This record gives sequence, C-alpha cells and structure tokens, in this order.
Amino acid sequence: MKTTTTTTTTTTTTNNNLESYPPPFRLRKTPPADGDDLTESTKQDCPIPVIDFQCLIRDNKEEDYKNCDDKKKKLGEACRDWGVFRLVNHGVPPDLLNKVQDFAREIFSLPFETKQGLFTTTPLSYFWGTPALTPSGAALSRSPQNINWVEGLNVPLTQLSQLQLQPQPHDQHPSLISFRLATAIFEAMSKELNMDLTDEYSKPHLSESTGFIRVYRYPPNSDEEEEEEEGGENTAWGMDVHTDSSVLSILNQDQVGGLEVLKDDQWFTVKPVSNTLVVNLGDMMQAISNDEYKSVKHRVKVNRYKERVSTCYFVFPGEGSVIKSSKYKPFTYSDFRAQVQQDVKALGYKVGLERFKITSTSNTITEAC
Ligand SMILES: O=C(O)CCC(=O)C(=O)O
Ligand SMILES: [Fe+2]
Repeated sequence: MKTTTTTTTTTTTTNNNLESYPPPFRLRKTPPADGDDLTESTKQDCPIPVIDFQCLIRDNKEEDYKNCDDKKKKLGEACRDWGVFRLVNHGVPPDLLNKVQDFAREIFSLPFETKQGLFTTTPLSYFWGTPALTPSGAALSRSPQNINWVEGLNVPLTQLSQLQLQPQPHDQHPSLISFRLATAIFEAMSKELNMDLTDEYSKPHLSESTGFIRVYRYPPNSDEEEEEEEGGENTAWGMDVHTDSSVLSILNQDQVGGLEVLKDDQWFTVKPVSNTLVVNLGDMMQAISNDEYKSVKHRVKVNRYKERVSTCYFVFPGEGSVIKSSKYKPFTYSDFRAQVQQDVKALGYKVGLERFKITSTSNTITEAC
C-alpha cells in the first residue's frame, strides 16, 4: 500500500562531489528519469509505535490528563514489544536539527583527504567504513571485504559547544536540549517500570558526560556487479544488524530512508517522517529494566541513488555507575564498553549483554563461543 510522505526543508541530492567520499565509495549511477528513486521500503506502511512526548512529560508531573493514559500504556508496549518508537511533539526546534545536519553536510562535502586530516585540533573525529570506535573516537579497523558503507563525525556531547554552530540562546544549546529530552524520556520509562529513581544506583543511569552525537553519511551504492551477483539486490550495508550499547539513542533521519528494525523475526522499515525523532532502546536500558524492555536489533540499508544523512544522540550511564539487574551480574558502563571493544577486536563483532548474563546454573559470565 502506498502512503504519503511529508518532505522536509533539508534537501537530499545525488552527490556529484565524488572526491568527498572515501575512495571505495566513489560509485555513480543516475537516478531513473521518473524521479521515483526512493527505496521500495520507504513506500510501505510504517507500523512503528508513535509516542507523544507532551503526554509523557505531563504524566511525569502527576497531572490528571485522562486522554494521556492510553499513550503511557503505549509507551510500555512500545518498549516491551518493539524497543523502538517514533517520538512526536518532542519540542526540539526543527531549525536546530536542520542546523546540525547542514553543518555536518558541509564538512562531509570536503575532499576526503581534507576530512581525514582536519580534526586533530577539534573535538570532532571523522571515521568511515565502520561505526565501531575506540573511546577516543578512532575507528576500529575492519577487513576490506567487510566495510560498512558509511562515514561519520563523532563529537562528545560535552564538547558540542566548541563547534561553530549558529549561536543559540543559552538554554537552547543543542547539548542541553538533547540531555533534557533523554532525561524526560528515561523518567517516563522508569515510571512505567515502577523503578525507584531515588535509589542511589538509579540516578547515574543517564550521564551528560558520557554521551556523544554522531552524524552519518551513507553514500549511495548501486554497484552493477554486486547487483548481478545477488540477483538485483543491493548488498552493501550502511550498518550491519546490531543493538546499541546506549541507554537510549535518539535519531533524526533525512527523507531518504533505510533504517530497519527487527520485531518477531520480521524486518520493518522506519519510514522517514519530518519533525519526528526515532528513539531506540539500547543494551543498558534492557539491563536496567531486567529485560522487560528490549534493546532493538536494527540495521541500515543504503540507497541506490541518494546519499542519506542521519544524526544520532547516544546517551549512556556515568562511566562508573553500576547497573544492577536481576538478569545480569553487576557491571559498570565502562566494563561493558571495554568488553565490547575487546570482542569487536578479537571476534569482529559485539557479543553484548550475553557476556554479563547470569546463567541458571551459575553466576558466571556466559561465554560467547
Ligand atoms: O543512521 C541510522 O539511522 C542508525 C545509526 C545506528 O544505528 C547507530 O549508529 O547505531
Ligand atoms: Fe544503532
């Protein structure tokens, strides 16, 4: 079934500036003449749950908004059944979201060699071919056969103010807006889970200091040879199937589409809808909720003709805050991150929460293989 898609002010174009891409990504293909060049998946219906942010915050203030009750219930269902939802009425000025993306687009459009050398003196780090980075922002290496069709910019939330974004009034600063939004969503979830936020362990579940913002650019891929080999299917992945390590990941995507989430062994496209954000629950949220909520498996497909840009804010617990859960042995976020880094280096993939799971027979860590 075909559904209508609203368009944003941010334009998405076929890139003629091929030298801005990392060399393996410099493929070019002209979009079909009828202009119908979005992926098939962006034309499908989108069943991802929709959550009204205004209702979540009203509920936190203990006000009696009867018509919000259903929406609160919906939050619980979204977190339990999907691990992802679309957030509407989120209150983040669209101008600000566009500014961040436009700023990143300008940097992405610089020649590849310039981007590689530019960031020794700025808080930004540039990476490509993998989204797996060390804590200092360097890309973990990948084999050439296994590169992700993506390049990105990473900036710690605490250093965002050093970037030359257009000046904002103090309380409108992107880092403050991002953290406030994440905190409000987390509080609504904690309430839905009947978690006691006055508990000494609960407070540092979200920290401003460990969060980072990433902007990704996914170059188009329409490699004819790959298409023939795979019977017409485009085999390049912007991002392979994974779960986020975060508590929450808040995502703003442009109109190209390609993000897919897994539910009950079925893949669903998260259709781009302007002025909405996508909230993914990450591994930390799954652990904090004793596996009641789930960390959503997701992946990113690349478009054949158009590059895609997305911005993502990842929010984590404080480095040393202990995650206590009935399902996992206590661990800190830094323990978790170190384990992920070790697994990616040694095995080529993240094992994740399984590493910390309490097994039924013993309290030892479950081995990956
Ligand atoms: O670009 C996207 O839509 C998703 C990015 C993502 O999944 C990630 O960075 O973990
Ligand atoms: Fe992700």
